[in-house]
Amino acid sequence: MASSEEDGTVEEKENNNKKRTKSSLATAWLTFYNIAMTAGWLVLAMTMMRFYIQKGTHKGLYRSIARTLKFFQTFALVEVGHCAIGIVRTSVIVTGVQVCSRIFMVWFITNSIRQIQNEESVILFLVVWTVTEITRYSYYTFNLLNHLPYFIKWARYNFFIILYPLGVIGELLTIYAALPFVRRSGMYSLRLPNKYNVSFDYYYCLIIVMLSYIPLFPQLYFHMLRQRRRVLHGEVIVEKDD
Ligand SMILES: CCCCCCCCCCCCC/C=C/C(=O)SCCNC(=O)CCNC(=O)[C@H](O)C(C)(C)COP(=O)(O)OP(=O)(O)OC[C@H]1O[C@@H](n2cnc3c(N)ncnc32)[C@H](O)[C@@H]1OP(=O)(O)O
Repeated sequence: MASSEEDGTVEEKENNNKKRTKSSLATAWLTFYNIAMTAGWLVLAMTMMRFYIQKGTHKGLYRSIARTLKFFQTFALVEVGHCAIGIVRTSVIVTGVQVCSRIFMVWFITNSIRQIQNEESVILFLVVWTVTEITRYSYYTFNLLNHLPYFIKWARYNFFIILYPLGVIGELLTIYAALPFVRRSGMYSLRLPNKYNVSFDYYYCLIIVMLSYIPLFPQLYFHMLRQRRRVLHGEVIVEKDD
């Protein structure tokens, strides 16, 4: 009896040690990740400002930041992994939709269609994303370091009220601007007859993507409003599991 109690205690201690190691490893990784992402988006902000001050136009701005943007936005895919392995308390689905829609915008729209890179709508979503990400990653960093200034917390859970809809407007206008080029070029499309006997029309795919904002965006927005009530007003919110 005594020995099994001792075994239990040893096992519990081992489990606690494992959890502590895992959580301090996770905290170290998240701190590194968030600092790197804050720095990346700060570099993007500074490059955009310098470009605009020097050239006095937004034309060519996308090309000047394309590489850095592609790198940091694509790297954000690891956030879906963070949720999946449970080191952050966030839904895989919510994070997945957010990250994938951004990657889609970067790689399959803006990067693929040169003719739309100078559209004002591209600058709109780039500026909105940049402000959002600098605020979001610095919030996570300071939070992990237990030194969170109130104005960063406030900014994280208030800026999105305006920035989220603005970002969506920028993205939708950009996809809309891309439609004629996609239709004319037939890019990423597969016409019949072909050896696989399948057809795919990227033009209609983009229309479906635009329509999918109607059910998906409100869910992301209301998720953030719930987070805001929880963090700023201390409300206890019961979220549904994935
Ligand atoms: C294949 C094609 C698909 C196309 C589909 C198209 C449809 C698209 C529809 C909608 C598209 C929207 C497009 C939007 C674009 C924009 O971004 S516009 C700019 C404005 N945007 C925003 O303000 C949104 C910002 N986005 C987010 O904040 C996230 O992506 C989120 C997933 C919505 C955030 O949710 P969540 O993580 O749940 O909120 P938090 O409160 O921040 O975090 C919860 C807890 O998790 C901890 N945490 C999360 N990440 C980290 C981290 N990296 N490091 C450390 N900790 C982290 C956080 O601290 C919280 O912890 P607790 O406080 O302990 O709970």
